[in-house]
Amino acid sequence: MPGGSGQGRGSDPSLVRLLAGWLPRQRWFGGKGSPIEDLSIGTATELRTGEPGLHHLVLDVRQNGATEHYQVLLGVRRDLPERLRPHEIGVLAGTAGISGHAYDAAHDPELTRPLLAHMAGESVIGPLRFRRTPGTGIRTGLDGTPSTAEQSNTSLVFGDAYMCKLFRKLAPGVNPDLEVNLALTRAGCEHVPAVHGWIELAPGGDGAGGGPVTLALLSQFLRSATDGWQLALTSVRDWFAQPAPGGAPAAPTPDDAGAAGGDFAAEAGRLGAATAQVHRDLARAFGVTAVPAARLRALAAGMHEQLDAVAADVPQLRPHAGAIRAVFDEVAASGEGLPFQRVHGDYHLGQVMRTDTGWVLLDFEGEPARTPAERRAPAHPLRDVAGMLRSFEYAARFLIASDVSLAPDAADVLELRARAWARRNRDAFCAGYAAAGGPDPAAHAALVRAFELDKAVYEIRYEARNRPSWLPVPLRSLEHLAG
Ligand SMILES: Nc1ncnc2c1ncn2[C@@H]1O[C@H](COP(=O)(O)OP(=O)(O)O)[C@@H](O)[C@H]1O
Ligand SMILES: O=P(O)(O)O[C@H]1O[C@H](CO)[C@@H](O[C@H]2O[C@H](CO)[C@@H](O)[C@H](O)[C@H]2O)[C@H](O)[C@H]1O
Repeated sequence: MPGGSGQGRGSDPSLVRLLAGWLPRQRWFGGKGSPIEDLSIGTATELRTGEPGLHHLVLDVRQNGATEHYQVLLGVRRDLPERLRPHEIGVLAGTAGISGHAYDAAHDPELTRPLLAHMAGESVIGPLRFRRTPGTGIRTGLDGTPSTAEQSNTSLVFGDAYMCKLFRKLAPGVNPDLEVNLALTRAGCEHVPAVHGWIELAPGGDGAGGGPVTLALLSQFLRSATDGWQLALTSVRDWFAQPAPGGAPAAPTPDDAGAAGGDFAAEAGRLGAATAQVHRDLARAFGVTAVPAARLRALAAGMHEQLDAVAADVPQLRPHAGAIRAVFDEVAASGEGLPFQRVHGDYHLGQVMRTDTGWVLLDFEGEPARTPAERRAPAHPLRDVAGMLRSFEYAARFLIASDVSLAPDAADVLELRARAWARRNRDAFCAGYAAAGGPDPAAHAALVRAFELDKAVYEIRYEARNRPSWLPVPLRSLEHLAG
């Protein structure tokens, strides 16, 4: 994506230096753990002159010999109000025409408002194209404020109408989140938020040929919805707070977990059904291919490769590596022609929201650490099922792992409760999925287990790099998953 359509900021060494210091501290920066070898400004587009000024930047960041691209909205003000101080990048002395306090403009409603107006008016500014979904209107004049949700990008909430996701790490071509959401919106799928518009970098504007690069996605804001992670945690809290049933055996059963007030199983079943319906619509929109045995061997080889890499970095994974490898080998040997199709790719409870009418699936971008080709590649739909099963395991154990004051024997008692909760909700999800026409997870147990372990390995690296205090969550569940 490098090259410059920019307007003269690319050579500003002080801006580059400030950005190189600021970038690694951002939650959404994907290259944590490796030093930045080089940073330059690929494109710079002035979106607003005057006070405050707004510049759209695409940064070319080289790490480990490879270049990645990140999007930054750069605000510039002579005086920085207190509320914007936490988002300051640094002070510029005007070497390339910018002087004042530079900051992350995603946090400044005065500078996010124009984005909506540009999409409504389908503006073209330098290499930036603002697009509106044909046949839809966009309300303007709303301020965008960053969502507080835990996420890999930055989403701006405009009133109670829209959510605009600014993709931080950019990949060539159309972003899968836009591609899939548009296809599902057009197919009339009721389990995704409607797409209202998007922003893209024109082909050639990035000097790299190919199609336009998606920069942002504007969707319907699900205002009364709650995300699946919060709902599941509420249920786990409720179950953990129940006194042990009189004369209960040491290990509570999934039915005991169901008797607690906040049982989640009915919702888990509905979520399974919604997942199967989305898989059906994805298959219709993008097609299905029966993959040859060689593709399964390649799949297993990829799982081994990730395991090797993560075990090298995280020693706590190593004792489980042998058992995990045996499960991956089973997949490699299974040799049948399985139907592969477009899937979600990074499916978990934080990617689904319960509205008043049902479950909605979000974020079809795939796993942030995968290459664009991997994210788009057809996969078996049970990979998503396994992702959600992992998420039930996460929700079940999150409270235990996050309570540092918990005595080890109390943690062991809660671990038994966590298992019962996870089992109950896993079963309900799988039953809902199969009843709605998805491939029955019980009939593909080895494949589901391999996908789950592969996801757990991915999570161990993800947590080690991004949220080290969460690392015990996937490690703890691995202890019984790896067997
Ligand atoms: N259309 C929407 N309406 C309301 N909340 C949303 C919407 N899309 C996403 N969210 C919230 O934002 C969170 C992060 O969104 P997501 O698309 O997963 O971002 P990222 O890819 O950056 O992680 C979700 O978990 C959800 O809580
Ligand atoms: O939602 P993202 O696309 O940013 O996905 C990444 O971050 C997720 C965490 O925010 C991470 O999910 C892991 O933690 C969840 C709880 O926060 C849990 O429900 C998931 O099961 C677990 O994988 C996801 O793996 C990562 O790609």
